[in-house]
Amino acid sequence: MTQEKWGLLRNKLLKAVGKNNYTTWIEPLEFQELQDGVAVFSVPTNFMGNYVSQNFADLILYEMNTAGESVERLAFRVAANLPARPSTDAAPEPAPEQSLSQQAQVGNDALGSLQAAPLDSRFTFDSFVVGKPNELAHAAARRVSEGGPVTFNPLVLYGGVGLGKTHLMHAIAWELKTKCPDLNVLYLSAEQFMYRFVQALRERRMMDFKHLFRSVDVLMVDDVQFIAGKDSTQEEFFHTFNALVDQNKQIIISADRAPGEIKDLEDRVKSRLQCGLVVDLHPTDYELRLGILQTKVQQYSSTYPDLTIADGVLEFLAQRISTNVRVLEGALTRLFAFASLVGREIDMDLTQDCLADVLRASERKITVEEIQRKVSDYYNIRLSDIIGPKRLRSYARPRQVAMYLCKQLTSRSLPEIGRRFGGRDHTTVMHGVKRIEELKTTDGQIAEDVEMLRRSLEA
Ligand SMILES: Nc1ncnc2c1ncn2[C@@H]1O[C@H](COP(=O)(O)OP(=O)(O)OP(=O)(O)O)[C@@H](O)[C@H]1O
Repeated sequence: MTQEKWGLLRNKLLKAVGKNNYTTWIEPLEFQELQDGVAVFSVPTNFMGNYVSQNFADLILYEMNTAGESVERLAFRVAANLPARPSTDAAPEPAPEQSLSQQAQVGNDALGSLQAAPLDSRFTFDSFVVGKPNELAHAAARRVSEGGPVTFNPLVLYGGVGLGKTHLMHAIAWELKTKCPDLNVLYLSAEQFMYRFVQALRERRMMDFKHLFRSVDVLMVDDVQFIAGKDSTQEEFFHTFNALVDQNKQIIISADRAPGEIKDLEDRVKSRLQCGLVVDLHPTDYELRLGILQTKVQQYSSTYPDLTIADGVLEFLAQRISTNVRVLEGALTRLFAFASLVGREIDMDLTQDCLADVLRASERKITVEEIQRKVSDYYNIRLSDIIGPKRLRSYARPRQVAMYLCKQLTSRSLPEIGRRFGGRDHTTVMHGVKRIEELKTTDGQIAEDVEMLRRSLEA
């Protein structure tokens, strides 16, 4: 493929993804070569390569193949000399929304490289589908996005992979920008916080760094678990956090688990995070997944106006793909791209053909042995103690948790489960399952243990 052809394709991509996404994600890509079905691009950062790969790869592949190229996959190489942001002399102009990151560079020209991460224009409250599993997180995010007096500080959103934490954080930032354009909102990932801290140390510009982070009105740090175990970064984060809270500035944090559960996160950081409102995004249920699919289909209808989707397909996908929303979205994107390539309606046959690998992966069965192993690791006891005869409470409770999870997550009958727990009777299993069901409503720790284990088994 020639550079010229890539230039033409970029125009198509501009139409498909919109100006903001184009300027932020597509324009900085430099096409290098197409060899053996792999199209190679240079990107300024790994982050950008990963982002494009997760969010736009299907679309780029589709456009390339439609243009007559034979491309199976994309590869991204980091080129050190590329600008992290698109150059200004290439059309189109950055959309005004992108200036949110510039607002974050509060009066510190010398720290031009310390920008906020770009926000995804698709991640708004309008496009966020609310259901039982995420209604509390959504309500809290809405409240913070009103920009009124700070009522809970920090707001911590936590939950498993791909459940919408980043989406909600971006939505808050967009909303604040509209409602309170004078606020300095700084959104970045914990990884970026660390790199900026290291950069400031290296360049002996800690004062600049401190000034930058202490003069924002709203600090949003995504995936805070990343700084766990990184002592100096945690320390700086701790001081930044305190300085902002003292000034009554809003802090919003996301993490992949409850702050108390983040291994190697200092206790003082954990306790600061627990001071505000900590809300959980629960794994999606069928209704929420279906709602998300329906919303996405509506969004796609402008890009693919001629495509139709047969009855039952969305219900089938919502039923079958329960891992995370990112996988669900990816499946739908792929379906649309594929259907448009072959010019067919999206029906069950096409869905099964096109998504065979995703559907196979989602069929992964959780085994009794896997549960026993996870539970023994979690409670730090030996596998043989879970299965064996000892009746000590420190073994009996984890054993009951394991039995409960076997009942919930596998299709094994009670007698079968009993057999795999050292030949116990099915009534023992039934008692264990009932006991955990009761404790889940009265003992917060057990409820959390079960939830954590379930998540890690389903991940
Ligand atoms: N309730 C929802 N409504 C609409 N889209 C959603 C919802 N939840 C998640 N998504 C979509 O799923 C994708 C993954 O969401 P997001 O990146 O926010 O997940 P995350 O929780 O931050 O995951 P990670 O832990 O991997 O960072 C995004 O494209 C997001 O728009």
